[in-house]
Amino acid sequence: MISVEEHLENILEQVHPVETRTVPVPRAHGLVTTADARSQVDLPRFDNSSMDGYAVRREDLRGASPENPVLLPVSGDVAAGDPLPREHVPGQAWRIMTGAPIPVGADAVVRVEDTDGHVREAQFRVQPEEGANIRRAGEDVRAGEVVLPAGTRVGAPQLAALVSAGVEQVEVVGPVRVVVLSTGDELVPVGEPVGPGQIVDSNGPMLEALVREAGFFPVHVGHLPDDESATKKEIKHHLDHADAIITTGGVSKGAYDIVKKVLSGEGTTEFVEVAMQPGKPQGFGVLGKRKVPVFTLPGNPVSALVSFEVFVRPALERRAGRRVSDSTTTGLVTTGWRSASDRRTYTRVRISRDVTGEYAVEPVGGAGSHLVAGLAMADALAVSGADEEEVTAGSQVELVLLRPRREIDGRLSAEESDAGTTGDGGEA
Ligand SMILES: Nc1nc2c(c(=O)[nH]1)N[C@H]1C(S)=C(S)[C@@H](COP(=O)(O)OP(=O)(O)OC[C@H]3O[C@@H](n4cnc5c(N)ncnc54)[C@H](O)[C@@H]3O)O[C@H]1N2
Ligand code: MOO
Repeated sequence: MISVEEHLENILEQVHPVETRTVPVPRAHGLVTTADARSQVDLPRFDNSSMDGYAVRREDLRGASPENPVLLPVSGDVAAGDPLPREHVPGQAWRIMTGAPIPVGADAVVRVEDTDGHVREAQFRVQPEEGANIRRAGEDVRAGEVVLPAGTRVGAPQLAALVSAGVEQVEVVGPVRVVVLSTGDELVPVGEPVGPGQIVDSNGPMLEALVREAGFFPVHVGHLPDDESATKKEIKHHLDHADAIITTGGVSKGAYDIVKKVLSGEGTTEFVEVAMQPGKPQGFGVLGKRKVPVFTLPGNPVSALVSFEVFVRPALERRAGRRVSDSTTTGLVTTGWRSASDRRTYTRVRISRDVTGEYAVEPVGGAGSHLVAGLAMADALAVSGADEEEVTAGSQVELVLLRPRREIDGRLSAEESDAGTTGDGGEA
């Protein structure tokens, strides 16, 4: 058996980012840039007002105060979107809206709250500072400056910055297109009748969801019978277009473990036993001209999920040009469990809060790697070392979260407030 680290290292050494391409900015969402993007314009594009009010010349309002307001005639209105800047007339004011261009010659904006708000002649109760309530052209970014450095993953704020800066196309690491193939004669696709001895293919939809949630692109989710030539043909076909292939099933010691048979000796493929529970039988290699990473995961649903988290997710992150993160969190064990000696164990746990507000965990859903219904109860996988035979109550464990933290925290807060309500009313 090899360690989890050895297998992961072997995978990551062979996985490289997919080719770069230039795409229209909206299509870059979720992808990592490979070149600095420079602003095409000054941002803001022109001096404009940050408040609804009046554009004035500061010196025209010398001495203005609530006790001694100054009256100025209003030249007219300037709205956001007005194409041409107006000319400021000395001794007058323009009524101006947020985002509207500052009239040439005006040097401050007085908020409408500091005036009587009239449209022909307005009373001003303050003398503004020079430049008050004016957003200056280029104060955000100047034309030609880098608005987004190479190596940034494009999320919602970055999209807003790029489109505002007049950037139309960006160079990115391409989308990572993933093919998911379930194998096994016993499997029936979702929605079809399930005969005797058959089961529904749950790994397909599960892995498709994992791939999508992680920001990669499932391009084909299919099923293969236990047939050598069909399996060979299908994998060969996907090597032409996929950026990664994930198979499940057919990799242990069974007489019909076809994946192992078909891929042994292909590319760099190796089948190994990894010192982990679940997920012991693993295969990986890069295949074909395009050196496509192929992950052959064990078929048991929990084994497939754990294998995705431990090996596939970091490899796909590298493929997408992202930094590989091993960010985990910890929890306090409230109910202990036995763990596999000699193998790193990933135990499904449910999270609650201990009195200090930290995460507290207890095992949930059973330990067998076939327990797919119980898997749905788990918030996280608790990781215990190969040298630990028992995880004791009161100890801290490392957690791999299976749901976004906000979702877990939201549930915990709701449970706490429900408990509070029940507690108050309970004895009444
Ligand atoms: N003699 C041995 N037998 C087994 C060993 C071993 O070391 N010696 N290892 C066991 C372990 S651990 C695992 S994990 C499994 C892995 O087996 P395979 O990857 O070959 O997977 P299959 O045999 O095809 O399936 C295992 C199990 O999972 C169910 N399955 C498969 N695919 C799906 C799917 N897409 N959706 C839902 N369920 C699926 C399948 O019906 C089997 O019950 O091998 C052990 N055996
Ligand atoms: O190692 Mo297997 O993946 O336990 O069920």
